Amino acid sequence: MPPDPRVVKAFRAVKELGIAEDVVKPVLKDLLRVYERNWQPIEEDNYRVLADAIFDRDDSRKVDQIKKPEINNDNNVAEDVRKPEEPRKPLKRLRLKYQDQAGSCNVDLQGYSGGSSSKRPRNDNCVPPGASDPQEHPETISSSKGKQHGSSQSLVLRESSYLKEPKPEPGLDIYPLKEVPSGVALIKPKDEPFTDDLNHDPPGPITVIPQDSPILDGLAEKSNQLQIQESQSGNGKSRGDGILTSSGDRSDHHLPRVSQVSHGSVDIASSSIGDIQIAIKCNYTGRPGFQPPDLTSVLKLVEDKCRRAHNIDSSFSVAEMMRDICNSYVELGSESVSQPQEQDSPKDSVESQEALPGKVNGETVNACVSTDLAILDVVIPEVLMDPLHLDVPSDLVQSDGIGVVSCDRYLNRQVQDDDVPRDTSPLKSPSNLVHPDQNGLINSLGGNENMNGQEHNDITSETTIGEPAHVPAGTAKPTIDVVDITKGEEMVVIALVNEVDSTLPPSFSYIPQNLIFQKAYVNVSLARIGDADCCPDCSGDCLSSKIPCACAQETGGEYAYTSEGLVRESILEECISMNRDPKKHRQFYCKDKECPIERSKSDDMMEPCKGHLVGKFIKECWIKCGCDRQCGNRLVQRGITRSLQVFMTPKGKGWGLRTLEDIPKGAFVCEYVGEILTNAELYERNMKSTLKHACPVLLDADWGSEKVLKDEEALCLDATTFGNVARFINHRCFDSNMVEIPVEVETPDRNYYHLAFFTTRDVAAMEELTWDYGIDFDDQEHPVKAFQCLCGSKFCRNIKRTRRRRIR
Ligand SMILES: C[S@@+](CC[C@H](N)C(=O)[O-])C[C@H]1O[C@@H](n2cnc3c(N)ncnc32)[C@H](O)[C@@H]1O
Repeated sequence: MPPDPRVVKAFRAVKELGIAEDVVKPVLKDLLRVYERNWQPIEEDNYRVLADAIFDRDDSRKVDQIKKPEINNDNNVAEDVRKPEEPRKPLKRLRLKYQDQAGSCNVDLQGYSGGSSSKRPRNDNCVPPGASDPQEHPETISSSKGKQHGSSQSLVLRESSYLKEPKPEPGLDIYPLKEVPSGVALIKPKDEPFTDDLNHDPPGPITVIPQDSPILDGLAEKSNQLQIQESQSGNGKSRGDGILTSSGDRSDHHLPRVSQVSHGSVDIASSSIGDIQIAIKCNYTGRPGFQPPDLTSVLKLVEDKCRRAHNIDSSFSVAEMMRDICNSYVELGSESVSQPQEQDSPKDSVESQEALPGKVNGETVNACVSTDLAILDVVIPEVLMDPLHLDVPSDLVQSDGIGVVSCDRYLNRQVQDDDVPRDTSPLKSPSNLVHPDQNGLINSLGGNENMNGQEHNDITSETTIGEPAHVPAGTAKPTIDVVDITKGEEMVVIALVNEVDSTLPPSFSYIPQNLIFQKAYVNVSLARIGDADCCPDCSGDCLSSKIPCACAQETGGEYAYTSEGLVRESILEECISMNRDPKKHRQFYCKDKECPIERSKSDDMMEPCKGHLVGKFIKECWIKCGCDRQCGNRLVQRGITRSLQVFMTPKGKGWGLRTLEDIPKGAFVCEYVGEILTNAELYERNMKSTLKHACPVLLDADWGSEKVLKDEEALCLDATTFGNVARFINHRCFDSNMVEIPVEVETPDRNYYHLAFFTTRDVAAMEELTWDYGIDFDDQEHPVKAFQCLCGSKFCRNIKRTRRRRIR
């Protein structure tokens, strides 16, 4: 008899995954039995069910192998441990549908081995005469605030440019974002080969993929799943304690899937016996300090965030929500039982359930529903993954997690005063959704806005917007609400709301860590970090050791952070003082014609350098250190943990960032993330574009210590096109509630560092977060035209200037 073509096809499909026929055969047989010879569920999704079942069998085999020594009591135990049965090569899981895109990412590192040297010939043509016209130039913020020196300013006003997307050239160091897996490194160092001598996690805030990295070997397949299952285990006891159990138990609970839906990072599947699996894909790529937290805390955090972000009633609980899913499942399932079943449907019939050992009937399912949510199972990740992110319902969510809040059931619509954000009613029409474009940019419908609040487009008159229930009749304001502008790139969800006008969100690509653009040279290599610069002999949490480790040398032999995760008072005060009274602090003066800031104003009529503050650095432990990921001296590299929100400010400053929780003084809020460019590149970019680059930040905090940097070496950050939430932080003169501190993480070369924002005082929930850009509004030669300051501070430098002018 010729072989059944369906069997042949099934064999062929899984063979591509390297699975041998003899492995497939018994599993396929089992499946056909379970599905009563119905091929459809087996063939669906490119034989996903089949592959899953094979993997599960493989998993349980491995568990058995691991358990073997425990049950073997004879004298050969030691021998058995030493020589375990050669385990079958772990099988790769099939990609989920939504992983295909990432998985197809074609990253070719071959072209990246060449390198540009840190020494590049100076291109004097890059700052042509005429570039000094302050009217046309955006300000450049000096991260070490050289601004307030004398009557001078550190702002560079230049004609701005806006490259929609950096154009890769041969040998360039940047990948278009859409081709790059989230949070994974874009850059290969140019001069030195990557030396992952410790085979640690991918480096932090700037990441590097070595050519032979397993990350490139089927990224999507290696995505890890954190699975939360509704319990129906024999003892009926739930595991509300959030204890993570090993993946070894998993196979007991895995059953062929009957139906499956995917909502972005959430994958829900049901089995033929009424088991529901909810898999939440947590991508924490690029978080070197990541350690799986306990799930009780995760659920609590989610609840807190949902309550705050969406004004959800305090009784909201994730467990309840899960139970609701389960109840609804049973409810719908029960309804369908009373209706005629489709002939070929693989739905659970009571008969088939009873026929299988361990299956439950309708009654048992109900009993299962009434048990508490149990967290049964977490698959320990292989590759670093990102934040736990519960998406909103699929009909209101875009493929990359941007959508409109629609958890009305949980909304507590209360009247609130003007300063407090209102609840976020859903937009009525799906056409009102804010659509991310194919590049992952958050593009508003027909609208576009840059960081400076320019080119805001209004929602068309056809747009119907739900009126928030709490707004008294006649005073309704439009509400625009993007669920998570980070698109799951951060550990926290950061919503964007506009309750002021109909301005749509700006167009930019969210990145959680800096990207290196073209020629900017950042030499990230573990080999460069010597033992003297790190603490290889440490273990656990450096902060708990009596003798401060080498990483604390930078801050005078004292750790920069306290055990509460705050910047030490003395360091904070010094940084605040440097900001507020720079004259009291050490400054570095570039030689004539060598100050990149002055040179970028004009090549001909160059002013003497106005000075650069010599920054106070914090040095964090890193992957070459012996301490663990949760070490207290690794704060900035762990990313944003605070509950934040982007909002439209009511008084003309455009979008701003505020906190949704009380934040104590000295707490890390976020890093200023953007593209790392050389000054020359920024200049070129500005020349080419008609749009304005808002506040590129010059990384000049260490200019004093070494040689003077040329334009082609001096680095800056531009968050206009690629950036994180910090691009929304508005300026406040003098008494801003955040201060920026340079933080060294992965490179000892302080030409590049992380610019981290810490609170200067206790900040209450709902306060806008601000920092002092260092703008000298009083500079008469190059008056800042970027904006008329509306900071409202009694120390506002812009107000003074206006008054003086009026007097004259
Ligand atoms: C880094 S962006 C901040 C986010 C910006 N508000 C937006 O809507 O995208 C800097 C720009 O915000 C505006 N801005 C920031 N601080 C301001 C202030 N104190 N007063 C007026 N405008 C301000 C200016 O247009 C400035 O160029």
